[in-house]
Amino acid sequence: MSHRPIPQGADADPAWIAAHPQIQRVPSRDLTLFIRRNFLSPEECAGLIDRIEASRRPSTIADTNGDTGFRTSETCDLDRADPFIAAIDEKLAAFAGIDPVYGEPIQGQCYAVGQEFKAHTDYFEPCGIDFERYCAVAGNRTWTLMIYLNQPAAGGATRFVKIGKTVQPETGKLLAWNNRLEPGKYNGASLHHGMKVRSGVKHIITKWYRERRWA
Ligand SMILES: O=C(O)CCC(=O)C(=O)O
Ligand SMILES: [Fe+2]
Repeated sequence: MSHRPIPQGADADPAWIAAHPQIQRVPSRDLTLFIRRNFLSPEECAGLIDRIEASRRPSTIADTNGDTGFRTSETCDLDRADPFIAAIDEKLAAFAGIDPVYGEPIQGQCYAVGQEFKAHTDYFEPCGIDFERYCAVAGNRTWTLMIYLNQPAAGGATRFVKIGKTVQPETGKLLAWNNRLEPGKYNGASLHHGMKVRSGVKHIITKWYRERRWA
């Protein structure tokens, strides 16, 4: 990616990410959010879509609120034992400057027409009923990296509702944001909505890093 030595911390340094070529930082006082177009090639995106199609299942959410329409996409974990997946995982870790041991497995998601993921934060609510179950070992989520693998014919944007920013899906485009303000303090301004696909399908991958080692 560059000649700079890659940091291997538990937390990303926004200055490290900001220095990448072709990086855009969304102007906001409240959220650290970066966009990098063409982070993955169309071939890499196609390889990921094939693997997601091979193993997707209905998505689940933590702290279920009784709204069965809250997250209607389909999900799968992508296995690092697959060298193709391991290479993508290394590329994501190098971008973030985070040691891969802090990362959850890459998750693939697929949305059909009418499917969405309503406004939510990626960190787990420290007072939520599912906090212990999801965070006892590795701690909470720190950074989110998300990549659009294709561009649906209509819909499927990601709206950061608190900062008034909507990002349109584009093949290979990466989003990266910090879910925390500082250790132990989570940023409500990271609230985001994976909006309904209106035509076509939408494929993405998400990569979440944790406060402590994942495995
Ligand atoms: O599909 C999107 O645009 C957002 C996905 C998302 O927020 C998530 O998987 O946590
Ligand atoms: Fe999310």
